[in-house]
Amino acid sequence: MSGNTLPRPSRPSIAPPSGPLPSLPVAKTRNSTAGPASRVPSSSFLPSAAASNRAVSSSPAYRPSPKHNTSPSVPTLANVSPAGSLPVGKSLRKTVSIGAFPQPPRHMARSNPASPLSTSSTPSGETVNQRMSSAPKVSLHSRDSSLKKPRTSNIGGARGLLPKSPLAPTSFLNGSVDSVAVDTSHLSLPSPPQSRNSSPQGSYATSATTFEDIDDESRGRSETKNSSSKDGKGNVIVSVRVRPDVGAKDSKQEMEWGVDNKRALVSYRGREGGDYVYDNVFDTQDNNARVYDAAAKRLVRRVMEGYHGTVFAYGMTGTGKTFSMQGTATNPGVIPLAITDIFSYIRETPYREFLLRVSYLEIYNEKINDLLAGPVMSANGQPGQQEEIKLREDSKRGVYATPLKEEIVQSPTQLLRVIARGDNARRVAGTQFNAHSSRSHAVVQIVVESRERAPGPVGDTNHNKRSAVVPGGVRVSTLSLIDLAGSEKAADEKVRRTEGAHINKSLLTLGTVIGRLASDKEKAEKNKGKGDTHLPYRDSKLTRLLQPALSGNSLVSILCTIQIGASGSTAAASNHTGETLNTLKFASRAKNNIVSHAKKADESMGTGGDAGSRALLDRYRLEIQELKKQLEGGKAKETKEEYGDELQRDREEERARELEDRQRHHEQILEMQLARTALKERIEHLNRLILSSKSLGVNNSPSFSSLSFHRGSVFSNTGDMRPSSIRSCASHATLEVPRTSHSHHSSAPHGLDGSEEDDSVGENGDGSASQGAQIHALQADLADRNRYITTLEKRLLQARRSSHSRVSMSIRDKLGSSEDGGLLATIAERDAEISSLRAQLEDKERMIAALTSARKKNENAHDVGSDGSPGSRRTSMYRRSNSEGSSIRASGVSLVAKGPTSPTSPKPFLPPPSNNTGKNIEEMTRMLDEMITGRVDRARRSSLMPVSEGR
Ligand SMILES: Nc1ncnc2c1ncn2[C@@H]1O[C@H](COP(=O)(O)OP(=O)(O)OP(=O)(O)O)[C@@H](O)[C@H]1O
Repeated sequence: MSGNTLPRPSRPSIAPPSGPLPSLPVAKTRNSTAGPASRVPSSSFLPSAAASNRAVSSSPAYRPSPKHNTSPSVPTLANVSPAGSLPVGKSLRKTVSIGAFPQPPRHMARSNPASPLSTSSTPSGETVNQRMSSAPKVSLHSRDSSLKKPRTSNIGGARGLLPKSPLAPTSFLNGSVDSVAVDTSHLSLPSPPQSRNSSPQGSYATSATTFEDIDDESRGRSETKNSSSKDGKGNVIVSVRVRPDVGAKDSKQEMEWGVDNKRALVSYRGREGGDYVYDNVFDTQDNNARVYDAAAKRLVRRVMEGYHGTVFAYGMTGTGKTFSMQGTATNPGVIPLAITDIFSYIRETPYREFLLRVSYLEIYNEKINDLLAGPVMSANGQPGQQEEIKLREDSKRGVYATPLKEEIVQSPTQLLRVIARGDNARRVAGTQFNAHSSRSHAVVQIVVESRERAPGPVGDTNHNKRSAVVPGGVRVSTLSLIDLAGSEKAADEKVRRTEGAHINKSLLTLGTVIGRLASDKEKAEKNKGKGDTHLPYRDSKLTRLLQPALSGNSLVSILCTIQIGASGSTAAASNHTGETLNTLKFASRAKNNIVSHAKKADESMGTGGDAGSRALLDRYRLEIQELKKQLEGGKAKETKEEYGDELQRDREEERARELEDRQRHHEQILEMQLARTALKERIEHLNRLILSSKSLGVNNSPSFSSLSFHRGSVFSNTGDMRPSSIRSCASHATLEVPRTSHSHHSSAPHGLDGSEEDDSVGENGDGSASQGAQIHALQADLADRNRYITTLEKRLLQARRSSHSRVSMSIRDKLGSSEDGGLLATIAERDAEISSLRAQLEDKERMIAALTSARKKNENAHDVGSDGSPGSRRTSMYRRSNSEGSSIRASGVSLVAKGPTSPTSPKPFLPPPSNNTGKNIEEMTRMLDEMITGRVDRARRSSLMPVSEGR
């Protein structure tokens, strides 16, 4: 079995012995197993987190009746919930809620409250002297038989157990100087006549020690030998507790011992005998509550007030160290009673706020283990190695272990549960002397942080205390509760021997350090200013950890446990006696040598002061302030952000609107482009139509048109007037047909002389028919173009309206109202143009009408002149035509006749040569075409203008 896998047998409930006690080794109900051992909480007062269920099932839960006043507010198994609810490894970052603390008895004074454990009762509810209930009957018998003094019992409680006599040793730490002494009995075993009052080494009697502010009266036993209270600085309590040993009642060894708890005296009448006086001596009938009240209660209170305090149990294996520190369900030990007291104190101190954190470590084989860290798993899921914990030292914290898990606790139950969890992890094994022996030194550290808060308004019970914290400093103090492993003789097993060697070595170092403290003091006196004398604190982890306490920074209470008498064999008896004497000597040295100058811890401000930066209350306060700032900042930011959001929303909406507008514009542009394309196509189509029309009779293309025109030119031969080209009705401009000079036909150089035209007309001999055809074609062309113009107008109007309505809407905001005027002006301009176009159209229609009537007249003249020369008819026609032409000109259309200038001359009567006529018509057509195209383009551009501007 390796040293690291010690068996941890279960530890069933240890009820106070009710029958004859067995001889040593005490038949503890704990089982020793070969595997890793753990203390089973069912036996301990401290409930195990992990095994609380087992505890409940294996032993009756401890449910104190209301009359059970030993520890009325101590949580029990019944009210300690399984630790499963507390996630391992997670610290609660909350301050202590005062309301959650157990209520102490009402009669307790705040400054020096009586212990809530001052009375005791059985679980059945009967209030009795707990000493009676826990002490073995045989002891009582022994006591009675030896002392023959009646025991006067103060049913009131443990305080009644304190001596009444002024000489009676009163624990000044308890402060119960007004205690009523009721029990004057003490165990006084006959001693040999030669026994001395002091040991050969001198007196081991200890003196009472005092805290700085303890009144003189409480230094009850300071008159005893080697009083260290003379210097007024001793803050060390040394107590000795005798474990009952039922099996040794009649042994010779027992007869050699005398235990006087009244005088706090242990006397030995054997070899090296003497009287050993301490601050407290607890006999076999004293229960844990009494031990706590006398040895630790006051210290715990002082810790709450700001002192550092250390309580440790020292003694041979199996003498009751764990029993005293942890206790049982029915007999809670120092640790649970201290926890109860801590929370009672907090509840009684409304003008301060507290924060508690707890750590739990063990020193096993000179290695420090964190008992709260839980099992460590390696990457492959196998149990891994805990990070090595080292001891460090700094000026503010002294010596401390790191990294060590600390848990913040808010209630006694929670604190007990944390400690129970640590207990389960502690190394325990069965030994020759103790079936459930602690194989390590266990250190519970409770760090108490406190800070003053402002008193609430008078009568205001609901005053919010949390908001009334005085901006003062935080005080940090530490309570260390240490259960040492017991010194022991060599064990049979190798592992036990190794453990024992480490245990003994560290205890030896402890003894050495304490032994040297006296000489250290003397040397220090002698060598003032010459530097410190060396103390071997570093020789063991235990002494290193205890260094602050041993060197005077802490209040100290040492509980030494002994067992007098031996169970059975003489060897065992002599062994026990030797060990017991060693323990007594250790206790005396500790009492004489340890000097405590413990002072109240300074209140730290922020990171300064005694507590330094480790004060969580400070850190939390700063954190709270920081969070509040952030909250307020967040609120302001939220407001800003809200405003910003609104702006952002507006901007986004605007952007969306713009995007929408753009899309709409884009659509409009597309529409317009489509419209344009459609218009272009239409124009092309119409142009094609026009070309087709030309080819049918207007143009003089060499093919059909020229032929037809030639045919048409026959009318010149018939003297018919040559019609001016009236091509296209889409022209907006004044139709002024320019005089064209023989552009197409070099074969017609005469221009207006019309010789060739005459020829051509003459050739065809069908000038009127040709003219009619031309006019007809022109009319058709004109009608076509009229339709086209109308369509264009409509389209343009439509496009302009839609463009105007859409674009003006979208760009109104952007361009401002001044643009409206521009648009309106543009629209008015377009309207004017359209009107002009209409007017021109009307002119053209009139021109066509004039041409038509001229043709008719011409035809009539031709008919009239059938008996005359056609030329005369032609002439008259021409003249009329000329006059018609004048009228047309007057009406705005400039039709310049290209015919003969002299009506008398035959030539003038001749119609213009057919070539010229075709040319003129063609030119006119082309001009009209150009004009129409130009107009259409202009109109189109102007209608599109606002869109492009809008873009
Ligand atoms: N005052 C006492 N009254 C009744 N029983 C006691 C008392 N002291 C010790 N015992 C019993 O003696 C046995 C040994 O006690 P305990 O385990 O506390 O010894 P220890 O000093 O812690 O030993 P170790 O150093 O080996 O751990 C336990 O069964 C315990 O219940």
